[in-house]
Amino acid sequence: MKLAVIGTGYVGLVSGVCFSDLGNDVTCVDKVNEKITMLRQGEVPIYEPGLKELIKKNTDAGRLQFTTDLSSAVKEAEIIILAVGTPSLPNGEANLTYIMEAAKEIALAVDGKKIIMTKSTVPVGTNEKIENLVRKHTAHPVAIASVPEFLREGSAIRDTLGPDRIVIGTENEAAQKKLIELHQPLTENILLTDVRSAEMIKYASNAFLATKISFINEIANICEKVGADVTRVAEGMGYDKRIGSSFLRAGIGYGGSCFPKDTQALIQIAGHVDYDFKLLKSVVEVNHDQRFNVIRKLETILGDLSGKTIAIWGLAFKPETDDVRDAPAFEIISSLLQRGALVKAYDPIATENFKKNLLHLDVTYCQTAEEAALHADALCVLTEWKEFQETSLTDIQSWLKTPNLIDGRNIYSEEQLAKTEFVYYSVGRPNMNNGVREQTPLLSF
Ligand SMILES: NC(=O)c1ccc[n+]([C@@H]2O[C@H](COP(=O)([O-])OP(=O)(O)OC[C@H]3O[C@@H](n4cnc5c(N)ncnc54)[C@H](O)[C@@H]3O)[C@@H](O)[C@H]2O)c1
Ligand SMILES: O=c1ccn([C@@H]2O[C@H](COP(=O)(O)OP(=O)(O)O[C@H]3O[C@H](CO)[C@@H](O)[C@H](O)[C@H]3O)[C@@H](O)[C@H]2O)c(=O)[nH]1
Repeated sequence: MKLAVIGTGYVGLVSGVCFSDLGNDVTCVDKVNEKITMLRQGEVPIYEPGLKELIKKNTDAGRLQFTTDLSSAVKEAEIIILAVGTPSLPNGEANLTYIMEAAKEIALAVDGKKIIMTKSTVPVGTNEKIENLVRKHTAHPVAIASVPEFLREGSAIRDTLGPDRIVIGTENEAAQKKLIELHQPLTENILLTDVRSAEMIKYASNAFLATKISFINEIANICEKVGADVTRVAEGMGYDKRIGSSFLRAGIGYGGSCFPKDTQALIQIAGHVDYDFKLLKSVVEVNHDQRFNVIRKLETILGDLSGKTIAIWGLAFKPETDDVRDAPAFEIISSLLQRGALVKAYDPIATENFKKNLLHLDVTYCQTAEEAALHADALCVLTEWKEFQETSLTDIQSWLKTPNLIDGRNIYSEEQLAKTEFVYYSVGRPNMNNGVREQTPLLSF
């Protein structure tokens, strides 16, 4: 099939490349010239394991092109995939400017029968708005479908080529048939539904996953007070098939380009129809507060943080990505600086992206993990990069001025700590001091 993909962010680029890998003829479009120039030269604007190689394979095979010329790409395609951004407005609502602009450009370019398949995450009712807008600008038969994307950054290719399910929301039977044909090589688990339900499935899925994370983070906070271990609690819960073991890793809260924005957007969607989504509001509040536990723990160990040197390992919102959108590291570092601490930070690949967003703040960015930790009063691990897990605790202890370690992602085990002198605070697990578990007093009730 001939496809045009509008937008070469994570979703557009990865879906375009994967669809071409399945034998389709794909043209990826972006309005940013530099991105297209990079892609044509074989460079990838995002860090995603395996993507560069897959782009090369498919461009070499002549199935994958990159252009800024939306009009020509649309004219040649049977299916147009809308994958532009839908960032948050200041009030939390999704900003639909890019979607609507792209839809209008597509409508002005169509010269025959087309399907517009929206992969961007859009509020319920948006695809109908897209349809109305398209109808205003063209008389050609254009079918609209909502086919939300569920890929995760860092494992985007695997998620796209082996999805748990594909959701196709359209009222147009011919378009439905064509989209089933397009997606069938990926999975047999294809849910056919109406447009509004498809749009809602995406928000409900992200909101539910965010809820699981905030839930386990609150359980972790209670575990710290009662002397239980949240990793064992999550393991015990996860064996129950009704609960499942995924998304029960306690930490410093979720970040990234999706959960923070989509939870806020769903609260707004509900608000527009006079529904107060109390549960999701609490999920967001719990998530925001969770990151500051790192500061509270540092203050418990060091007291006043003014003049103290704090090493930060990890700036990306999760490992295997250089994406720093809504990364908890921003607020943690800002808060440390406000308290007068000196911050030395290291991330294997996200430093440049982070710097661009925190230009005005006085952070020392380091080239290695060791350089960041050297002579610091404490080390905070904010992203669970493999590199950090593989660094010996003995080495870390020798680098630090004082062996204080806040593990925001629970990457070190009690066995590893047993042979060290760390004062070690993690999330929802007993503190360690000089290789020994700190005892929680008998509970009074
Ligand atoms: N990032 C993810 O992991 C992920 C996963 C699932 C769903 N989503 C959703 O998918 C959508 C895209 O997300 P993203 O992270 O890939 O976005 P992004 O903002 O990183 O990239 C969007 C791209 O679209 C381009 N663009 C905007 N308007 C255009 C136009 N008129 N013509 C051509 N190009 C245009 C921009 O230049 C940009 O390169 C969002 O709605 C997001 O919520 C994202
Ligand atoms: O048990 C867990 C799992 C995740 N996280 C955090 O949650 C955030 C999001 O992680 P993840 O879901 O792996 O990454 P994303 O790439 O943001 O993917 C989410 O957002 C995408 C955009 O909508 C969806 O397509 C995906 O299905 C959905 O998982 C990160 O900060 C993680 O550190 C936790 O704290 N604990």
